[in-house]
Amino acid sequence: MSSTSAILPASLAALPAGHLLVPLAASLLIYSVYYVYNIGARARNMPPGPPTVPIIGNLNVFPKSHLHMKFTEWSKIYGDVISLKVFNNTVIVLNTPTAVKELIDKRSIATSNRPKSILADMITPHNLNIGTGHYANETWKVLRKASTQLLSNENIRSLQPYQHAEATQLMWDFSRDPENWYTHIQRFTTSFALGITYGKRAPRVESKDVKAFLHVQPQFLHALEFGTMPPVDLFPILTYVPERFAHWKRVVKTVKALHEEMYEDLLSTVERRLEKGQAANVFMEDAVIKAQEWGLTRRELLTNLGGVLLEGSDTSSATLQGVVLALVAFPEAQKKCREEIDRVVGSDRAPTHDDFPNLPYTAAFIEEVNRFRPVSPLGLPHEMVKDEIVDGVLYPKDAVLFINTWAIFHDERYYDRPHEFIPERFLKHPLGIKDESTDDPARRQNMLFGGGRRVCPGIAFAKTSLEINVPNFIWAFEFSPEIDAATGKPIPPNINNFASGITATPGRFKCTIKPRSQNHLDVIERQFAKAAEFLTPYELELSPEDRAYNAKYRDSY
Ligand code: HEM
Repeated sequence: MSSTSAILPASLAALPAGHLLVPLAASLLIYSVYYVYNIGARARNMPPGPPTVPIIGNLNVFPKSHLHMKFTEWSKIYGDVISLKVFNNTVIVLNTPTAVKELIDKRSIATSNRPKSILADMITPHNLNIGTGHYANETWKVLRKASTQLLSNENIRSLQPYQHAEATQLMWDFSRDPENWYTHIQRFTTSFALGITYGKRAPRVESKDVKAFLHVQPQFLHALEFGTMPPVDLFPILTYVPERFAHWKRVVKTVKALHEEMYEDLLSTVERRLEKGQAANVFMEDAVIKAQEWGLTRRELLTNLGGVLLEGSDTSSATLQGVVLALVAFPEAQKKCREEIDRVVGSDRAPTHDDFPNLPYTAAFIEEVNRFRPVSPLGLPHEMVKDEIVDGVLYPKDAVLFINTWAIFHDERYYDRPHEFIPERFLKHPLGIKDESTDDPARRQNMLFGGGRRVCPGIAFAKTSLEINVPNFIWAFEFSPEIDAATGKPIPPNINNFASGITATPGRFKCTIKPRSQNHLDVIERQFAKAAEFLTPYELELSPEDRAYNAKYRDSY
């Protein structure tokens, strides 16, 4: 007997072999066609979405940029939660607070992973980037715990004198060199993050570390942006293409090298400082000293811990750039903030963080900036680690989940004229929703910062930065559109010019930033001279150029 007939029933085994092959081949063919036909198909009990095409699913309609906008459009057609297929991969978009609560907050054990990203892993391997790292991985846990500690409310409160001092320099930078306002904001957020993390602040945009960060970070984000690189996660076979034929591999290699060099250099500075017994009492010094206790047993854990905190500060600068855009685009709102600030603060001193509770309109203005143009319109993607059924709907294992903050903040059902800039909505209701509406009961503060176990650890950092800087900006300066030299007319800024990608950064634009009076300027200069007291502890390793700059502009006052 042949080996095949040994495993077949006797009636079938009695047939000649050819008779068996025909039905077998036919079933195989039918199964293969069925299997291939079902690649890209949405299971019946999954959230609805645009119709799929066999094999490619929704790839033919998948947006190439500004994904949040297309997802929002689809949510109006298909419902609060939508799903998309790309081959056998599933993308699920959560477009309401209730959907976020059900999946991200309540089922956080199932939804706290990040999707695997081959490119991110090539740049920061071994789960060393907290933002892209896999959930419950030991490395991620160590990094998350350490960064949560640094960024705790208490810690950020204790760092406020330094944050104020950096914010004072930002006002001074605006007054001296208003054309480069966009870059001065980047200096501010990067310098503050460098200061608290490494004790290595940067007085100038040209300071080595700011320059290095502003060189590396955009390349890093660009490499991770959807559509800018070949889709290696969809087709991992692409990773086998030799480097000489794969330009993207060379780009990734360069970004990785720059990344490592920059963070290694920063860490070495801290180590040298400790060896010399010159501690500046900053976070990475603690991390080096307590490396064993904190579980930072490998050097690359220490290197990447600092990196993560710096990378987070990028969103803070995008938000402040968005504030300037809103001030220029909405002069009425600017005027109302100013009247309030002048009433509370007067003109003989600049606002402090203690004034903020007395500035409700300015607080509403900040809330509206965050609602109108959220800096992270899709947050960071989550990934399902197991199947979940919610109200009979399947959220399958391995599906990628997006929190569509843009859709949540522009939902006509809950917001009055959501596409208009109306800070007053936050005076009428703390969450800015319509008076008469029955709100989504799951709406909460801080929807902008994600949820579940991956919620942004930098909330206090980000909020304090806005609460200090926005009153400062408005107290000190008049923000207005650039004037067209030919017509003499103002050129309104484009309120839709935001980068597509993980962070919706406003594009650079020109505007006029004018100190309100000589009195305001004098206050800024005096305050900047006094700020030296809080800035110098973070200036142990300044370059000769940076020292000369401080001596000329700050310390000689
Ligand atoms: C306006 C400013 C900011 C916004 C809107 C923002 C928003 C977000 C969002 C939406 C996430 C993903 C949350 C999720 O997966 O559900 C996130 C993650 C993260 N943010 Fe922020 N963020 C801001 C500022 C900051 C700052 C200043 C830092 C640090 C200095 C920071 C550090 C991080 C880190 C480390 C993660 C990754 C957490 C993880 O995956 O476990 N963020 N942020």
